[in-house]
Amino acid sequence: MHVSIVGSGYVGTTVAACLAELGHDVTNVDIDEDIVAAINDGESPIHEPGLADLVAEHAGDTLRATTDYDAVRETDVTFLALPTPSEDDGAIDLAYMEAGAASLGEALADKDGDHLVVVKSTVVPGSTEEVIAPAIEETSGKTAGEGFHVAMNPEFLRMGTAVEDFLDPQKIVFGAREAAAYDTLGEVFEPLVAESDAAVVETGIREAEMIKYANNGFLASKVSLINDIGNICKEFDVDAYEVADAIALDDRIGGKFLRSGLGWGGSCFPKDTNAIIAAARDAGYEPPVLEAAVEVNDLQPERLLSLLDERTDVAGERVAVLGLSFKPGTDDVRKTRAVPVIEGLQERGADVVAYDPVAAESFDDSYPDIEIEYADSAAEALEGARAAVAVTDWDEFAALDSEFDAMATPLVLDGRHIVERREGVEYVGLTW
Ligand SMILES: NC(=O)c1ccc[n+]([C@@H]2O[C@H](COP(=O)([O-])OP(=O)(O)OC[C@H]3O[C@@H](n4cnc5c(N)ncnc54)[C@H](O)[C@@H]3O)[C@@H](O)[C@H]2O)c1
Ligand SMILES: O=c1ccn([C@@H]2O[C@H](COP(=O)(O)OP(=O)(O)O[C@H]3O[C@H](CO)[C@@H](O)[C@H](O)[C@H]3O)[C@@H](O)[C@H]2O)c(=O)[nH]1
Repeated sequence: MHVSIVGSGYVGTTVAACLAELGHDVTNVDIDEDIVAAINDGESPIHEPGLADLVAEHAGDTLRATTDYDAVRETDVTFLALPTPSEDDGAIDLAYMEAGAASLGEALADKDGDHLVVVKSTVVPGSTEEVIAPAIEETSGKTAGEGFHVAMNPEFLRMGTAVEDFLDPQKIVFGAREAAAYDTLGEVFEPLVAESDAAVVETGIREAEMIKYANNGFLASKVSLINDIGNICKEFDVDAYEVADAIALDDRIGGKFLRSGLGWGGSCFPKDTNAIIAAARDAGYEPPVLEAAVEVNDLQPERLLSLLDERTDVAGERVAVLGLSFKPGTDDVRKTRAVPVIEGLQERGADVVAYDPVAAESFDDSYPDIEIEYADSAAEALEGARAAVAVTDWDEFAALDSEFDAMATPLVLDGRHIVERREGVEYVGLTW
């Protein structure tokens, strides 16, 4: 099939390269000329394991990119993979979706025959039919359900394992109104369904939109619940990880997403929980559990720092921060817990020196107002430090050993259950 994908960021590039791998002919449309040039040169504009190889293999053949929306006319189906950021109050900002939909509508005005527009971005219930479809109608002069059709297909891939997650999903959700839309989506994903154990869920458009928020809201709340329980554990000198291992044996609970600590960051959980809370509020319902999930998450960095306060005063002291990315395996620093931890340390007067295997540059670019020293290795960060705070669970922090000998005082505050305890080091876990 001929598929176009509007937006070529984390999701758009991954989906495009994977659909090309599955045998489709794919065109990426993005307003960023550098991204378009990179793809056409066979290079991935983002760092994701396995993605560079796929782009290199298919670019110039069944994968191409352009800034020209007219290219969508040559395709049967268009996925919208545009950003859906937050407004100041946490509500979803649909401006990118509306702009993309308007440009798409202009291009579709001159298309004969049917076209399916699939919303891939995470949008609150009602957005596809009440905001995006009307924006396409306005510039195309066509009517949704006649000149073009809309559908919703949420994406569940994780950063750092995006290609693997896309090519081996547990479920694929098709939200649509007409049989023809399910059929077209079925055709796009047919090679994937044939090769994987994925369940296909055929549902309505608003249900598909909500399934994405339910998925992320559930997972974020699961982490906040284990953090809440973990905070209680700490008060009673109980190891939350031993407790988690035991409750995980109940398959109604399951063992995943039970790692307590500094909580969740990244480009999705914070944005999506706040967006669905704001949408619910707007509709007249205050969701207490999701609100509490955010509240617990916001508390964790300060709880870690209060454990530090109980042991030492860091004013004027060098403190090592281990890890800057929001999770291991990525240089993404959006909503990373490193920010509140570093700000809290600086409020206490500490001189922060940070080390991350890959994210130092992106942290420095993303947070120009945060002035810290960057070290080239964990050993360099630890040298002469009064305390160390582990923020990201990078594997290499588990291997640290004699590096702690160079600290001024060997005190380690672990926010991720990653540093190994060793003799001679005072070790403090956040929930264990
Ligand atoms: N990143 C993830 O792990 C992930 C996973 C699942 C779902 N999502 C959702 O997918 C959506 C996209 O997220 P992302 O992380 O890929 O975003 P991103 O910021 O990485 O990429 C968005 C791309 O859209 C382009 N763009 C902006 N305006 C445009 C326009 N008018 N026309 C064409 N291109 C335009 C930008 O140049 C950029 O390349 C969001 O709704 C997000 O919540 C993200
Ligand atoms: O037991 C756990 C598991 C995760 N986290 C934290 O939770 C955050 C999110 O982790 P993860 O879900 O692995 O990363 P994302 O790439 O943000 O992926 C989430 O967000 C994406 C965008 O919506 C969805 O597509 C994915 O399904 C969903 O897992 C990170 O800060 C983790 O450190 C914990 O603290 N404890």
